[in-house]
Amino acid sequence: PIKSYCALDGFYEMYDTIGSGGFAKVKLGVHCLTGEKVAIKIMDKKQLGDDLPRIRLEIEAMKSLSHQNVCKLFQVIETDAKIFMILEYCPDGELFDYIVERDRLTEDEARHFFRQIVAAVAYIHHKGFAHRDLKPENLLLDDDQQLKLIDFGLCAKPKGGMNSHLETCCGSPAYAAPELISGKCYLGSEADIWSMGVLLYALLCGYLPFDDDNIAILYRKIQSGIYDKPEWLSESSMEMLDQLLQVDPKRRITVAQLLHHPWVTKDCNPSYNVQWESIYQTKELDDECVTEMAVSVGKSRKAMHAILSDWAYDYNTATYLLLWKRKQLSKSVRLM
Ligand SMILES: CN(C)C[C@H]1CC[C@H](N2C(=O)N(C)Cc3cnc4ccc(-c5cc(Cl)c(O)c(Cl)c5)nc4c32)CC1
Repeated sequence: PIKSYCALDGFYEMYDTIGSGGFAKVKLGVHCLTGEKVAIKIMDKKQLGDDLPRIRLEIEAMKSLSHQNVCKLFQVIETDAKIFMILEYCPDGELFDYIVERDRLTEDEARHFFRQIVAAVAYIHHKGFAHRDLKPENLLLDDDQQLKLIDFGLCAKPKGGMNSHLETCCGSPAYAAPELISGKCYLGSEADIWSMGVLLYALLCGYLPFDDDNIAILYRKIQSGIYDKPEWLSESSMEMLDQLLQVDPKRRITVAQLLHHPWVTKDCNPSYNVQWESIYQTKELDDECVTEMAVSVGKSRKAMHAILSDWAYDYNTATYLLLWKRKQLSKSVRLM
């Protein structure tokens, strides 16, 4: 391990940088008590400047999100100069690179990933958040082809709920919905659905449906809603894309309809509903994990249960969540 920051000493071992995004550096880390790998997002408060509120927003959003297709936040450490976010490690990197390496995916493989994207988006919408920056760079792969949605720095939790309008034009232009780039008020949920259409097109084709170096021409192409349909697309794929890439947001398919859309649920047993429900019942704590932690620090189970019920996103929260993750993977629920 390299010399880590004193704020992490004894809690995490720090290894090399695995990526950087804008004003953040992401390093590989190991949680000492469980030996589990984590991703440590490191930000310098001075460098953040007026982006600091965006990070606060990302942290608060991620604290309330626990889903198998959303990157899990385990702990937040703040010093005078730095903010550290301890995050779920995704060894196989960005979906973007996965597509580039293969040129494009088969319909079945695209469906395998798209199903998980629908699950993640349905879940965050259910929790009252719109992501507003859905793209392959913000979908990471863990070691068994499970997608994890990241980067909630642009997400919005509209005051009046998911049916109230947003104004700010944000996200990546090529994935932006027509109503968003024409400066109208828009619904975050509807804009996310459009971005999912652009994402699905990228999975199936390996390039973008609307693209141009000149931003004004790009916007005109998006607002026209006309895109190329290469010959390898099946009828059902083209129909799915058309329902997602509807210029009129009121005619666009909703996430609720997506959950049981035949293209999405193809080859699944009839009872299959896209698993948008979270497998994390973060309400009741897992007894075995609580006990293991209590024993390791010589506290009573009751005392440890009370501590963990605060969800302080401190080292205890991280240890519990990582133990629980090990248990899900039927690995030993033991601390170092
Ligand atoms: C281009 N982006 C805007 C940033 C890029 C930073 C590195 C990251 N990464 C990589 O690039 N690997 C190659 C490995 C890797 C492994 N696990 C990760 C786990 C979490 C995250 C992560 C990063 C950021 Cl900036 C977040 O806000 C959140 Cl919520 C999560 N990044 C990871 C990550 C991928 C994204």
